[in-house]
Amino acid sequence: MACGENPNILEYRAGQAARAALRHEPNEERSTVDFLLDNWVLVAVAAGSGLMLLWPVISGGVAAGVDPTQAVQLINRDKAVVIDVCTPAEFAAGHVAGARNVPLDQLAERLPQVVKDKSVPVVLVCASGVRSRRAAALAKKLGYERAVSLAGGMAAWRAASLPVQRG
Ligand SMILES: O=S(=O)([O-])[S-]
Repeated sequence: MACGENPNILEYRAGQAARAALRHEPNEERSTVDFLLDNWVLVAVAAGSGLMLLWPVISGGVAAGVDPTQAVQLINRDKAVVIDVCTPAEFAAGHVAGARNVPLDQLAERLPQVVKDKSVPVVLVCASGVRSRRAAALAKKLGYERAVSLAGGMAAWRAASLPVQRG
């Protein structure tokens, strides 16, 4: 640190901080910016974590999930169509009564054939809610604005003691 007769502002501030540290005084000049610069790794990790948590909301890529009670309301009140995106074998083992089976890998191609009116609410269902979230996001991209995923899938549906149809 050069301390000539005319130190520049950085040298002046550095000198102030050093003198404050030697005197064990709180450094009045240390600002939030200094803290952020000194701890940039922590700040980056915190910002990254926050962004990852908010990403689904920011990107709009993940459709909202509904619980079984909300799904029943959509089905009964708003005449929602239930699309089960499981494999045919999973579907045969048990599905929401009245659901149509469109496996996830066929959804983009078949959903417009199965649900022609894109304004109708569509409840997407799978075994435990992972595929149905992806399916709901895809359905939204296809123009089904009211597509939702059944959070927790058939597991949540069964846990709520709601009727399961086989075959
Ligand atoms: O059905 S699942 O994709 O949630 S395992």
